[in-house]
Amino acid sequence: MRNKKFNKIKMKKKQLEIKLQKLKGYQNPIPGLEQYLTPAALASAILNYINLDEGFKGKKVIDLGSGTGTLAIGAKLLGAEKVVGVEKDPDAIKIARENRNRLDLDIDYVNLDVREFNDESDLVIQNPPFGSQKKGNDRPFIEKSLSIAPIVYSIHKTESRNFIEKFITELDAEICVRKKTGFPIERTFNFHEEDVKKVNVDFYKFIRNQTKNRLKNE
Ligand SMILES: C[S@@+](CC[C@H](N)C(=O)[O-])C[C@H]1O[C@@H](n2cnc3c(N)ncnc32)[C@H](O)[C@@H]1O
Repeated sequence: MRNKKFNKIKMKKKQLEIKLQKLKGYQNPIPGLEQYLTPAALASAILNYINLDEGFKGKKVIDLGSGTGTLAIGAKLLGAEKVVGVEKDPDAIKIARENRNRLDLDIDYVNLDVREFNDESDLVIQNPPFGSQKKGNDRPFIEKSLSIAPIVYSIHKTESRNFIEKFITELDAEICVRKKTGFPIERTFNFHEEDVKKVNVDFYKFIRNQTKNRLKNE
């Protein structure tokens, strides 16, 4: 029985990965915005984790820094009720909308800096810039996500751990899940020296302290 359930989850994960793999990526990625795709296998693993954890069904989900749309599309395919992607680069927005239209999904992609976006949601999912090009590029994402949602799933470079721990405490939130994983970055920019470089990253679940206390008292 347990094996059957496990095989079903594995199959769903693989099917999602195949769909995400077919999406169109950046045409002219901008180094300053750290435009690299979340690889389909990793995106599918993360999205399936979230689906088994908080679940997407009936939720309003925001993808901050949605790029060409991968995480937002995955959330919608897994049953989120409303999905909004927020992205600063108009070219990436155009590709995300093409990807969405090809799959006939109802997702809003809005062309804004995350700092200017203010809609509340149930969940934020994000793969923000790691701050490799400009230190602190990930800060507005963390700040914004926790101001618009009680629960945030986010990916950050493992070497930023100290900063993340300190910053999350300052924002009156808590890290309730941290999983170390590898993030394969394909050669995207001319300063990349390898075809694929594996970067150590942490996948996090952040929760606002107010939310945690409310859940405790329920
Ligand atoms: C690492 S990529 C991730 C893209 C996509 N979410 C994915 O998982 O494939 C980060 C994205 O954030 C966008 N971005 C960077 N800074 C931003 C900002 N201040 N406001 C909105 N989008 C931003 C970049 O243009 C890029 O598309």
